[in-house]
Amino acid sequence: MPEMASSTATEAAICSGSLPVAESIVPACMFAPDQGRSEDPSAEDSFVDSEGTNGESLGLLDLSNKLVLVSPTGEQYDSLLRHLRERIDEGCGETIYVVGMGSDGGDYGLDEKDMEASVATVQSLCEQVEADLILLRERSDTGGKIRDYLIRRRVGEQDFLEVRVAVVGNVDAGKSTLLGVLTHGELDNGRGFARQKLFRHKHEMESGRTSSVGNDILGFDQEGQVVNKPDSHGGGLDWTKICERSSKVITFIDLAGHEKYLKTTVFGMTGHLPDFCMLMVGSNAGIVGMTKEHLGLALALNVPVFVVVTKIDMCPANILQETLKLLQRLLKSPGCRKIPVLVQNKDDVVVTASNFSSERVCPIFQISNVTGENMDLLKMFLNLLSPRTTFNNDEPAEFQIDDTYSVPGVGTVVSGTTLRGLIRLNDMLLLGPDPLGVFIPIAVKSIHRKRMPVKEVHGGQTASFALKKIKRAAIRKGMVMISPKLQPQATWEFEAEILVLHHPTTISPRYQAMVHCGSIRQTATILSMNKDCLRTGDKASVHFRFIKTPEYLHCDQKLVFREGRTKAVGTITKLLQSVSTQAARAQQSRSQASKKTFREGAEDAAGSAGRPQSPTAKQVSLKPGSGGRRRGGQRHRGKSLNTASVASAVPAGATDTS
Ligand SMILES: Nc1nc2c(ncn2[C@@H]2O[C@H](COP(=O)(O)OP(=O)(O)OP(=O)(O)O)[C@@H](O)[C@H]2O)c(=O)[nH]1
Repeated sequence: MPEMASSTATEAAICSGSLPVAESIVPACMFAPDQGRSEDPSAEDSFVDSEGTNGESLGLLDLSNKLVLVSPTGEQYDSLLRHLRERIDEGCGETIYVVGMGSDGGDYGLDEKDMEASVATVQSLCEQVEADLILLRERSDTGGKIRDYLIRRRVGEQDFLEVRVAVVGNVDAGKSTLLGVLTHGELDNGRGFARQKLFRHKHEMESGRTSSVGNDILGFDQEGQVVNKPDSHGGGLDWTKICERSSKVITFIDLAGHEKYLKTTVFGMTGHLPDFCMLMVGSNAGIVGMTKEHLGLALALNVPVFVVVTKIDMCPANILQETLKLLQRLLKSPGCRKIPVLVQNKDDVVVTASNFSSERVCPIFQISNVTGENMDLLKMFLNLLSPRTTFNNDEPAEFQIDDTYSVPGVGTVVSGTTLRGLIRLNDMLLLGPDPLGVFIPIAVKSIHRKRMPVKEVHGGQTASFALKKIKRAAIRKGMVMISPKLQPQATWEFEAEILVLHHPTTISPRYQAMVHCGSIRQTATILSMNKDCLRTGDKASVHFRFIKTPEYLHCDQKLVFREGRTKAVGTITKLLQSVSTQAARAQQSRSQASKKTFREGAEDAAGSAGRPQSPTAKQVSLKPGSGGRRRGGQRHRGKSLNTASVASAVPAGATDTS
C-alpha cells in the first residue's frame, strides 16, 4: 500500500515514547515515514480501513502492497481514491503521498517500470480529485526508488490556501530582515537593507525596531515556486497579483521583539490565530532577552513552533554550535518537551514538514539573510505547511475583529479572522457586544481577502469587511460579527483554569491584569479562586470579571493573563453572568426613560430629541455590575471606567443602526 504522510502515525510513535531523545540534535531521518510506520500498528489504520465508510468490507482488497498502484483493480482504485480524498480533506486541501512503500512489511522501492505505472495511477487519482502532483524527493531503497509527492487540490483564481505564521524572537534576531528577504526576493546587506521595505511607522524606520503587528504575504504557485514580484519602482508588492497567482499564501504576522511591545506581541499570538510560530534566534546573540518568553507563549497557546537561527554568515563556528546546543537543551527541557530536529537538506524538509503538525517535532533551520544560505530549505518548508484546522461551511458564521479602519470613500472597515462558517456579500450579521452587551444587525457591504475583492470568505480565512451605517469609533478590537442563528450573549464574568507561568510574589483575589483572549484585550479582576493565593507554577480555577465592558467568549478558549512580568495562561471553563441582548436593550430603554424624566423641563426638549441614543456614562454605571467598580485597586488607573471615555466610546450612529 502506498504511504501517505500521516501525522497520526508519527504522533503515536512520539507519544508512545518510541523515539529516543538523544543528547545530540535528532537527525530528521528519525521521523522518516519508513522508520516509524512499520512498527506502528496505527499507521496502517490511516490507509487500510477494515471497513469502508459505506460499510463495505475492504478486508479482501489488498491495499498494503507497494505494487497496488501499478495496476489496481476497479475496487482497489475506488478505495485508493476515497482514501486520497479523505487525506486531502484532513490536510485542508493537500497531502504528502509516498510511492514505492508498502505497509505489508515487504522491501521498499520500485523498479523504473513499476514506478512509472504507479505514478500514472496517482496522476489519474489526482485528476479525479482535481489536484496537482508535485515531486518533492526521490530516494533509493533495496527494491528500487521511492518518491514523495505533494498532492495539492487546485483552486480557482480567487482562492488559495491560507497559512498564518507568527514571527517572534528577540530584538535584532533578524525577523523583519528575513521577511523582507522572503517577500521581496532580495538579500540583505547586514545593515538593515531588507527590513526597510517592511517598516510601517516612521519611528520604526528611524529606530529599526518593529512596534506594531505587521502582515506580509508570501505566495507559492502550484509548483511550489515563490510568486512575489516587487514592482520595479519602489519595490512595493501587489497583493492582488500575488493571490491570483498563488495556490498557497503564507501570511507572516511580524511581531515586535522588544519587551516594551510585549502587549502587541501577545495580541498578535492570541488575536491573529497563527497556525504556526517561527521563532527567530540570532546565532551570535543566542537565547537572549525575549526568546524564552516568546517560545513559552507559543507553547502555552499550543501553536507548533519551528526555529530559524539567523546570521550564520557572521557567526564563528564554535558560537553557532553553542547556540544550537543551548537551543536544543531548552527545547527538550520539561517545560517544552519538544524534539529538536536539525534541517540540513531537502529530505529533512519533507520529513519534518510531514510530521510537523504533531506539535512535538521542532525543526531548526540555520540561515543567512545576507548570503541566502539555506533559504531554499526554509522556502520549501513554508510551501509544505498546511493550515491546522479544517472548517465546515455549514456552521453559523463567526468573525473576530482585530482591527478597524476608516477608509475615505468606503467608510468603516473591520479586519479579522473568520472563525467558522461562510460569510457572503450583503449578509446580515450581528456586531457586538457594545458596552452594554448589545449586538446590532449589520450588513457586509464589501469583502476583501488580502486586499483582493471577493464575494465570500469562510472559516480560517482572514478578511476585511466594509460595513454600512456604523462609525469606526463604535467598533473595538475583540468584537465579533456573528450569525443571528447563534443568538450571541456578552459575558461579564467567567471561570478559567489557569497556570501561573511567572509572578514575582503572590496573586490573590482582587488582583487585576490584562486578559488576552482571541482578539479581546481587556483588564479583568480576579473575584475568587479555589486557592488562597497563587505563586509561579501554581494551577487554579479562577473567577474573573472584566472591568470595562462585557465580551463575547466561548468555553475552551485559550487566554493569556498578564501584567508587567506576571504571566498566566489558561482555558475558559465556564461563562457566568451573561447579558442577553434583549435584557441589555430593556436596560437601555429604561435608563433612557428615567433620564428623560429627570431632565424634563430642565433641558431643551428639541435638543435632546435629535440626539443619538447612545448610553451615557451614567447609564453604564447604573447597569448592575457594569464594571465601574474597581475591585483590585491596583494600577491600571487609566484603564478603569472613565465616564468620558465610555460616553465617547459609543458614538452617534452606533445605536441608530440597531
Ligand atoms: N550578517 C547578517 N546580518 C543580518 C542577518 N539578518 C539580519 N541581519 C541584520 O541584523 C539587524 C537586525 O535585523 P532586524 O531584522 O531588524 O531584527 P528584528 O528581529 O526584526 O528586530 P525587531 O524588529 O526590533 O524586533 C539588521 O541590521 C540586519 O541587517 C543575517 O543573516 N546576517
